[in-house]
Amino acid sequence: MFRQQGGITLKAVFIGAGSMAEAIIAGAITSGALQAENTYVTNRANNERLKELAAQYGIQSGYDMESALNNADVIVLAMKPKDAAAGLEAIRSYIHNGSVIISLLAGVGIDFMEKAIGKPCAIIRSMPNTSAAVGKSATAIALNKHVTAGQHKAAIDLFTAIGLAITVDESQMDAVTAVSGSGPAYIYYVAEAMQTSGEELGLDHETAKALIIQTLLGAADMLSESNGQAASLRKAITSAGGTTEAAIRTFDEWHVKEAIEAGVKEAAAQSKRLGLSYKH
Ligand SMILES: NC(=O)C1=CN([C@@H]2O[C@H](COP(=O)(O)OP(=O)(O)OC[C@H]3O[C@@H](n4cnc5c(N)ncnc54)[C@H](OP(=O)(O)O)[C@@H]3O)[C@@H](O)[C@H]2O)C=CC1
Ligand SMILES: O=C(O)[C@@H]1CCC=N1
Repeated sequence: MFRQQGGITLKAVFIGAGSMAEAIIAGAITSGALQAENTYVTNRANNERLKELAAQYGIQSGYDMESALNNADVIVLAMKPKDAAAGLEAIRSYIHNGSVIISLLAGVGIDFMEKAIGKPCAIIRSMPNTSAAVGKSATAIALNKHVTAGQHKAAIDLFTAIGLAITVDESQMDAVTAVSGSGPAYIYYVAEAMQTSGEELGLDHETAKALIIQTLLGAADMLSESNGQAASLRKAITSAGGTTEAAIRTFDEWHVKEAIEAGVKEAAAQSKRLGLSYKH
């Protein structure tokens, strides 16, 4: 029986103790989505890392899979996709009627996981991003048909603890991976180019960096407050005959917008190709 929140505690086990697992553990313990005494973490061999997480968050850690996984409500797969088969094999005998697997594995389809478990089982596939480390992930989740309303809510609570959580159909996961999974890297790419040009124009490194960080933060807040009106926000900065117009005209001459659109679509195509390697 799946134990709901509201005074009753979920037992959650993280299989994998890397940066993504830590971001979710940190957010979920702080928000109360998970309780430290009922949260377990394990990994393949790095016991020092487990001790570090146990000390930092007050959670349970170790290699006794029996006591960790027995009666677990939520099992989070947080290893790299190449280790998916080993991770699924390690948990399969502990899956019971009330448990839900929440996978963070990029590109690993629900179908692959269902076949590896080999019996009806609730599975939620997610795509968070690295901004989870600062509580600002944009996460999409997709559910299989066995996920109950309570398990769906528990997953939304878990991912809301590290940012925004949206439910999509699994067929949209390649698009999500291309837009928000890889998305932070696109913004860093723009930041790198602004940093280089700022320095070439004579700003010192620290001054350029501080101005760029604040510019990105401010633009993100403006976008959020205007409900995503990027085009009109841009128009409001672009005076006729002014500096922004000169920059945008140059970007257009270099087909920057088309290049970004092509890059995002290629990321989705690569996500699809990678997913094919996780077919049974
Ligand atoms: N980084 C990103 O932008 C995003 C990442 N993700 C996904 O998040 C997942 C985790 O990524 P990340 O935190 O960066 O990974 P890390 O490489 O930092 O951590 C992987 C962890 O998995 C453990 N592990 C490997 N195999 C097993 C196993 N068979 N049983 C138990 N534990 C195992 C490793 O243990 P040990 O150290 O002992 O080997 C390690 O603790 C990945 O699947 C990735 O696709 C999703 C969205 C975005
Ligand atoms: O680059 C990648 O393949 C992964 C998926 C999303 C972010 N990083």
